[in-house]
Amino acid sequence: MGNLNKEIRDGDHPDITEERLKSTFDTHKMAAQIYNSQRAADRRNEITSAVLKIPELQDIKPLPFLSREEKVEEAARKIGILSEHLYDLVNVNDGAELYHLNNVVIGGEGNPLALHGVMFIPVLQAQATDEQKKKWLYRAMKREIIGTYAQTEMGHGSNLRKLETTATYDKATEEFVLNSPTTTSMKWWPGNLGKSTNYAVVVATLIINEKDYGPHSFMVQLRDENTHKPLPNIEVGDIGPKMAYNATDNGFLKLNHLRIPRTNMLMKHVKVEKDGTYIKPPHAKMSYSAMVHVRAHMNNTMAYFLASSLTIAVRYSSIRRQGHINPKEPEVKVLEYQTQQHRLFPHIARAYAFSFAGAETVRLYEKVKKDMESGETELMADLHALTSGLKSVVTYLTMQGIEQARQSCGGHGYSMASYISEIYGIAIGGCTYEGENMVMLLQLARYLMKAAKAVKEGKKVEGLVGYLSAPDNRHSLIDRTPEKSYDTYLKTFEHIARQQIFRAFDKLEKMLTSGLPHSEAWNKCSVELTRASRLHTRLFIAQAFARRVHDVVDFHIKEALDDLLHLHLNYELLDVASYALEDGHLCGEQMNFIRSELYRSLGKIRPNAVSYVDAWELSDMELRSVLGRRDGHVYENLYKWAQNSSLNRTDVLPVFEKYLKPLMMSARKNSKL
Ligand SMILES: CC/C=C\C/C=C\C/C=C\C/C=C\CCC(=O)SCCNC(=O)CCNC(=O)[C@H](O)C(C)(C)COP(=O)(O)OP(=O)(O)OC[C@H]1O[C@@H](n2cnc3c(N)ncnc32)[C@H](O)[C@@H]1OP(=O)(O)O
Ligand SMILES: Cc1cc2nc3c(=O)[nH]c(=O)nc-3n(C[C@H](O)[C@H](O)[C@H](O)COP(=O)(O)OP(=O)(O)OC[C@H]3O[C@@H](n4cnc5c(N)ncnc54)[C@H](O)[C@@H]3O)c2cc1C
Repeated sequence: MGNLNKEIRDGDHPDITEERLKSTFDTHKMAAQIYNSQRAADRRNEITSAVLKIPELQDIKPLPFLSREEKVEEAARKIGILSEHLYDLVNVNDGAELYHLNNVVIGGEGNPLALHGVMFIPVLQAQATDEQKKKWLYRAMKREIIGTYAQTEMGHGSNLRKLETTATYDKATEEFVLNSPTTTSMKWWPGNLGKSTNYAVVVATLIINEKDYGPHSFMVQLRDENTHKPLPNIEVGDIGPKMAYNATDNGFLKLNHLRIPRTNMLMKHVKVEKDGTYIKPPHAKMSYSAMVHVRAHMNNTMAYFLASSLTIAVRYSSIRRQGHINPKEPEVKVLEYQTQQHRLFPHIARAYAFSFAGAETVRLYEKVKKDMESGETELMADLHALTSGLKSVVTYLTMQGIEQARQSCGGHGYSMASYISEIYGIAIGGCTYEGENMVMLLQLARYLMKAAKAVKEGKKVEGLVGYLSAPDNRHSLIDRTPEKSYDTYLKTFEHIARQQIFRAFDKLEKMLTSGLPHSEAWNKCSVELTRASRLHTRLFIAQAFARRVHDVVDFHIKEALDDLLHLHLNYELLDVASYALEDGHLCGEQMNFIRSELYRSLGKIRPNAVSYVDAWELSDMELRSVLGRRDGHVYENLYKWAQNSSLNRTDVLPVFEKYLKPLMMSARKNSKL
């Protein structure tokens, strides 16, 4: 049967092997839960093993030692080699396999095809007519052309209806004239726009006969397909270095009265006829589909980033010994400290929770995508609400978790050798891209306020907001019933979300009744509204976690997930408990119970801590972290890693002769005077 933890190897650091031997569950079976099937988990490992056999796909040196230009070049080099091996390595129609291949070979800092796969192809799939697909999509899939999604401008990202780039229809020539009239109208941010792509789907405000029809999508060729030089009337370039994600050339684009054929507007759902007649889409927001696509997948990306940093931190905490719990005994692994466990374990639970919530979201997304093909749009609002809330909450909590992972590694966490700071920099971009978090929480709030209104009017609401119509207990039953089901916790989360939703609703109604215009009242209630959105979303995450645990059949996996869920529910509830204390739903005694359950949970998780992170099956190649090495041999490798520093190429740097020597000489001379 072998070891339950599949990462055990001879020669590993004994402290980490000791942890793995304690595992109560099979880590590869757990991987099947995380990646949604045993087959998917197997395929990840097969892909990793195959990649390890191709020497040209290995990093030329640790990425933190590369300059920005070298990072861009290295990612492009690997993309080139990957395309030779692609069909042998993965099923190219499987997004999860492609994503994994990218993470192993290239990592999270980006590559020339990042936006091509994440948005350019999806937008063509969803919004191009069959004829347009023949012209661009199939070429894009074969990588004959490389594209991006150019929507955000220097002056506007959140408020799409105020994009300044115009696409004015010229009936006489049957062309659109694309123009960036001001500096602020320049496209600014699109990934890979700077240097890599030769096509873009440009989102511009459609104008026909001087009437503004709002944002629409247009295919624009940016560069010559052979020379890669920008085409006439196009100015394009890189926007410069960012906090992280620097292998990607996020770019700017200025269009100077560029003419494109009428048929370059993506017209699957919406049309502009030759004579300028506008035919509206079945749903006004169908053109936002590429954004919804990314938002729907972001939970899993964030879960991955969070799990990566926790794998690093937990493994390191199992070999790092410092201080004593019992002064008579040797120094302990820092993982023994309750503070360290409290700092890390709840985030492990969140990574699992985000992955499970992510799987449910992707399922809904796939359904809505299929519906949209046939013009069916009923579930679009539900999906928009769900993805808006999740995108905001999950990215924010991921940011918190990664930072805790970094701090938990002490000084070495701050070194790029941990790689956590790079993961952090990449992940927090998610708080901003694909809809700034506050803006998206307010989108969900619109949906919640509609539901609250319906309930107040005596109507029954269902689905994601069904709990607003369900009976509520005045007092939480946590610690009040002999039965120890998670239902009592979930009901308490429901109560908290419901109370806050109605609190925000009542406040808004009061202001509206007092005569305040809707937009002003909305702004004055917006902090309360975002709170309602967060609580609703955190309820969904907890429910998704509980649903998954409920469905698991394998006894040991179920038990291990059950422990994580128990930790999650107690930790999350403590985090939002003030809402339930305010109206007496929870009392002080119950708070003590929840706290003691949390501490008990930490102890229960402790023996499996390394196995919970190992179950993500993140190879050394993809983690790129000295602290997170699978074998636990951190210290000797930290020293080796530092040898890569270009500052170590010579014992004496030229700056010594140039600046430091004169400085010291002059100081010595002065002290002799
Ligand atoms: C797959 C891999 C995943 C991750 C990859 C990992 C790493 C990637 C690294 C890099 C980044 C990758 C991608 C980033 C790319 C980008 O950032 S692209 C740019 C993204 N930009 C935005 O997200 C802009 C945010 N703004 C908006 O989306 C809109 O402006 C808005 C929704 C905030 C508002 O739109 P409006 O048209 O003004 O609408 P409104 O008046 O506010 O609302 C009117 C009604 O419409 C409903 N609605 C809005 N959007 C949708 C939608 N998508 N679907 C359904 N319904 C929608 C809204 O709810 C309103 O309904 P009411 O009933 O309340 O009236
Ligand atoms: C790494 C990265 C990659 C990106 N990739 C792409 C890409 O490929 N293609 C692309 O088109 N774009 C891309 N973007 C741009 C990104 O989508 C936008 O930056 C994002 O949507 C936020 O818009 P903004 O910059 O206009 O923020 P702003 O709206 O200016 O936000 C500034 C502040 O104003 C607040 N605010 C704004 N509006 C409201 C409101 N209505 N109510 C309350 N508060 C509000 C926000 O909450 C925030 O605090 C990328 C950005 C990043 C960081």
